[in-house]
Amino acid sequence: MTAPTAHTRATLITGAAILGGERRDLAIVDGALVDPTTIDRDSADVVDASGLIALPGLVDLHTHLRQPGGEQAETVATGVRAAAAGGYTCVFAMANTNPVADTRAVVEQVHRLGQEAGLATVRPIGAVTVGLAGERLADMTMLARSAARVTVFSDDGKCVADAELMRRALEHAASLGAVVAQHAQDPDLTRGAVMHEGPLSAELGLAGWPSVAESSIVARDAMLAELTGARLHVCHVSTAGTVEVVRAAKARGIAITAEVTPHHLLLTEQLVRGYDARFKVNPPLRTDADVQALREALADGTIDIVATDHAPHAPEAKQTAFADAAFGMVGLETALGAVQEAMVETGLLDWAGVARVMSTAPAAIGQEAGYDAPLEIGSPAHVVLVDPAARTTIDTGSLRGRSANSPFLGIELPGSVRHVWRGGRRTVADAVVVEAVVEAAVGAAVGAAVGAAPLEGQVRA
Ligand SMILES: NC(=O)N[C@@H](CC(=O)O)C(=O)O
Repeated sequence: MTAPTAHTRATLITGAAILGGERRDLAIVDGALVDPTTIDRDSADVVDASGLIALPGLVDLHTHLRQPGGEQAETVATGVRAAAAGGYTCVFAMANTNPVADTRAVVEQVHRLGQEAGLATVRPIGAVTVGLAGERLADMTMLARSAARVTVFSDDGKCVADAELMRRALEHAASLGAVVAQHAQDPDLTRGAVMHEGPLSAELGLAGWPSVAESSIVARDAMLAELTGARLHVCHVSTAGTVEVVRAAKARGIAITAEVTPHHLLLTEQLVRGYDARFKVNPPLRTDADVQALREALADGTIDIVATDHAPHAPEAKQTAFADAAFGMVGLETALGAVQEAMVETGLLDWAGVARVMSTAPAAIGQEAGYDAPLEIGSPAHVVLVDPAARTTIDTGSLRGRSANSPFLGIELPGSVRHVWRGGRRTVADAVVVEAVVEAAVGAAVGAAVGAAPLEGQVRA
């Protein structure tokens, strides 16, 4: 038995607009939010938050951390640094590592590396199929019961295309109380596809990716979720057609949730005109009409959450012909600014809505405890202070991860993450990541190589 330890020094945050609404103080003692009137101001660390908005710590249900096997692009340590800088206190790490997260050893390694890095909680996602090969189910029970406590299964990057296998995966997940997060892409409809299919793909001479390749899989999976009674989550919805399918499935009472990425809320296929591979992503950037439908769906709850699909790539994977380059964009540091631009400044969501789609709801889908009563007394102190009036031009210095394949380089986004606490521990102070391993030289070199481009395809309010 150890003797009870003394309370840690209290932190008092004064004058923040809580979730953008009323102004009141927040107090942190021993990792939890407490009643600020019980704090002795003279002995507390006081943070003046006037002009700032307090949000709960953000939760990303879809992050590629690349470790093991892709450490030249990102590691768990560099990825959680990017996460902290973006206001995230918890990230779910996708299973498409090398080796794949289909064994206890890999999910427990990723979980342990997250604990060591400390800047954000890392929750490993387990593979649905062995090696993401889409042939036989991974040992989902073992992954769920491991120390990593897997609650989300996904082959993201690959679709579980075989309907029978998807049915069994859903049944299995239901028995474990877990969710299957599907990368909805019919492989037969997208052979060789590198951008959205339409007049522009024809004009540019690039192989097109029809919208129906996504919506048809979501329709099938929704029916399978209804059959099995399982929970289905749809990764990175990118088309107006998929929004209609999700809306209809929800109206039928099917247990379906869906995510949208910040880049699909703000950017269109027009960016591909320059053949710059920074704008190559899976699913591809779509049309203006799709962007509008995605924004409306996020506002009305058809789409439940924003997830980054942070997909770091080393420069050589992107510095090649558009058709040959890797799919993916980094997104952890720019997600909140992109959502402010696409949703808040357009009047579609208020800050309480941002807290719901970027913290409370993703935590609920992934079963991460401690986010269900955001910023309320007694909750764990996961707190983000944002300056909504700031404007930041994104450059490689804005990116704290190892890779710089951001579509926003050279672009100004609103808002700035000023301070972050995770479980009461400061992870960002005055926009600087606390206790970060400094590898700025690596980030700068990568960014300079990737370069910046004007953003004609950005949808404005
Ligand atoms: N979203 C992406 O464009 N890329 C992802 C996986 C994927 O292809 O979905 C990646 O892991 O790089």
